[in-house]
Amino acid sequence: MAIIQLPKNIKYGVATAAYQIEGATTEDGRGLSIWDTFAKTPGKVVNGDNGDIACDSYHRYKEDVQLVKDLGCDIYRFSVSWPRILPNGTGEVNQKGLDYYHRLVDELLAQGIEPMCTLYHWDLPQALQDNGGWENRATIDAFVEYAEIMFKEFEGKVSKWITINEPWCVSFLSNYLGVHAPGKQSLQAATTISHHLLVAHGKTVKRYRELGMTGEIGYAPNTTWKEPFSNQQQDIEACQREVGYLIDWFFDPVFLGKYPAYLVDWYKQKGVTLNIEPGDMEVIQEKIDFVGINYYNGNVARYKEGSGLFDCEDLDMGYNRTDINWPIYPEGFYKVLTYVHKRYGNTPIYITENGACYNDDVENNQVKDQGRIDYLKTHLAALQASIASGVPIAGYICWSLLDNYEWAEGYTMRFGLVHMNYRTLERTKKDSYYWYQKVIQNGWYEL
Ligand SMILES: CCOCCOc1ccc(-c2cn(C[C@@H]3NC[C@@H](O)[C@H]3O)nn2)cc1
Repeated sequence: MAIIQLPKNIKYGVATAAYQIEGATTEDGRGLSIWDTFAKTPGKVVNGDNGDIACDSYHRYKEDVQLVKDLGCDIYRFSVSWPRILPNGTGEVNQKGLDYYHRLVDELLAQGIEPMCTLYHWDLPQALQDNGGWENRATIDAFVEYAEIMFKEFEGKVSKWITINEPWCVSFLSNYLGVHAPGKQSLQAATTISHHLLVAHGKTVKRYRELGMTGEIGYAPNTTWKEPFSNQQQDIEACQREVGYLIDWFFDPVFLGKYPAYLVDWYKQKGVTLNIEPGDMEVIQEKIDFVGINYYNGNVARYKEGSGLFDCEDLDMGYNRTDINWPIYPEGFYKVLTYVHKRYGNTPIYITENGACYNDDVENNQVKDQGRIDYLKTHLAALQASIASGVPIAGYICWSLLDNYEWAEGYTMRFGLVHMNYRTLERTKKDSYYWYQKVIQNGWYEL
């Protein structure tokens, strides 16, 4: 049996997001978000589930912080609900919204846990969506206005900021594939939004520097890996397009100052125009202190004309799958991390999301989620291998602390280290919670 020894200096954490755990969607002045609207649109979310109650963490945050503390985490990654702070997206600030996040952050600090705050985790104020949302360049400055309020309010308390979580999900998953809010299906809209998100990210980083803030700031793209089925050039190029869809498109502008030409051309062939305004590419390239990487799955793939957006099809290699039917592919995690390191250099990397969906239930006050433990074992081993090959990993943050609202899957899909009984709101630590607790404590585990 192999022993996986992780470096003593990496930080460990767990992650959540506002709309997925808070509930209290109409409490203390919170405005509507696009997910409140999307969730209540028939047919968009499994069982018509919404975030009105979720895990009720708005009221139970102390209990949840205690769960983070008991795990032994260094970091707790959470997100702020923009419509709690600015119910109309801009303008008048909702003090009760700020007060909630002060209560949460103060509790974390009192427990010796470092807050990592995500400013945008998909809950755009509906008022901004009514004016075109991220398709409208005005939303860029609305985001910077919101971010500046948070920076000034929490300077000295929060020292790790993430501008935008998973810009691919916000742009392409939500506006081309239509799977997430607002559910548009336009490649032009999605590409325009992807650019506006990167400009918003860069302008926010620039503002953070101008304000003389003392912490660190980055963003958290989601990633995947497609391993070519053969050495044929068409398979290699098809897989590169799929990897570049999530990685190159969102990393090249930040780290290299330009979009990947092969994708610009590919989108142009699909009728897409990329409207870049003077100064956009310069501001996107504002230097960041760390990059967050979210990884869940990857696959082996090959060229197939007409298959998807990039003439590329996944192959069923017989890999085990989690309960959300995603293939378990830890090799892809290693490939992503070494690819990012080789292509973009030595910016410190936090794994800001990695985890697995297993829908095990409580039996005799225990949740036997061996599948999740096995997933974490193989992916932390891939992480350790990437560190051994020189990838600058600063921390590992597991998705998620709690079972929660898994977007279009509603409450049917569970990613938590802690089980949620959505009827009673009772939390139950799963076997994986105790396993991760020991890894954090010891720094090693048996594979
Ligand atoms: C019908 C076609 O479908 C194409 C792919 O459709 C999806 C759906 C969902 C995802 C997805 C979900 N997650 C987990 C979240 N990350 C952030 C945090 O909030 C977690 O809840 N990551 N990626 C990707 C792709």
